[in-house]
Amino acid sequence: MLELNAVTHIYPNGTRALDDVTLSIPKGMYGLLGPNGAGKSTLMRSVATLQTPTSGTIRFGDIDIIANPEKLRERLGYLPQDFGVYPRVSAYDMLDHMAVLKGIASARERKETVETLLNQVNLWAVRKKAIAGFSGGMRQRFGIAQALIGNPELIIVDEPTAGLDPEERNRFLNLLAEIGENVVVILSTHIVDDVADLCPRMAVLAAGKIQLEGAPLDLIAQARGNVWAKTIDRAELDEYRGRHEIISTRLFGGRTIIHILSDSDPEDGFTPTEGGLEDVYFSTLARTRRVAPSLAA
Ligand SMILES: Nc1ncnc2c1ncn2[C@@H]1O[C@H](COP(=O)(O)OP(=O)(O)OP(=O)(O)O)[C@@H](O)[C@H]1O
Repeated sequence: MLELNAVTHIYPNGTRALDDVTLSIPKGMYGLLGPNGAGKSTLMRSVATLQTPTSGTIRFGDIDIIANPEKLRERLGYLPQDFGVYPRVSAYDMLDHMAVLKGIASARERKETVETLLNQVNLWAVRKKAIAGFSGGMRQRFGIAQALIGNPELIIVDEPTAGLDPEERNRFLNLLAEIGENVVVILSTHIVDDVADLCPRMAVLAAGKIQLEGAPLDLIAQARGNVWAKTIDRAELDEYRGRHEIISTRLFGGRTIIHILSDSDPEDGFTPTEGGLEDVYFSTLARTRRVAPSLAA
């Protein structure tokens, strides 16, 4: 269990990127969903001990990770948002090198680790190729392989599917799903479907605060009865925006389907609809925007 208590982070320029974040994250896949600038990377870097929050505590099991960051690092696997360097060395050699850095001194043990991981992420066939020549999806799979070195108990992946084509995204999400239920995996993303497909629990972070927390299915059930849909022409969109708070728009067969949130029948030709996680997410953001218009873009 990872526990954050009243975590606040204020950057030197005064930006309050995290504002009193309290969260308990159990074993299994956990989705942290939020728009750009919400504070997700700040939260991920704080948990990964790359920066120290201005105030608050973070514990992983019995480790106080702010007091003892090195203890957490032994158990952590981290795939940052921008993995950065894509060297001209082969995937095999790079993984071997990273295994050395992670403290696997025995050559035999390293060989076994590297070979297992390259197979697991389906990069065995290209193990001798330079990472610099890999596609985006291959780089992300390499990123997961390096994060899994040393059997971490806490795995953080920050916006891993951004920029991947649908096939690569699928492959990557399947890989994450296989990692297991006995570790804590935090998936930070702005893509609702990533969370809907994978995570039994989730939180929405916006404007530095946790706006919503729970199981996606429960959150969807809570919105039931409040989501209304109507198919309109694109040209009518502005008119509808003036009358209703639209939480999502979707194109279907050249027309536009709009969803709005309302406790009772909005009486404008809308029909009740089964809301999805996207409706839950966008209505949460709409609420946040009303309170902090500049922050929840
Ligand atoms: N080093 C920094 N100095 C000042 N402000 C920062 C710094 N890093 C991030 N911020 C600001 O803190 C807020 C949260 O940023 P953060 O990168 O954590 O958000 P995010 O949810 O990960 O978004 P993105 O997906 O765009 O990275 C933003 O307003 C950002 O501009």
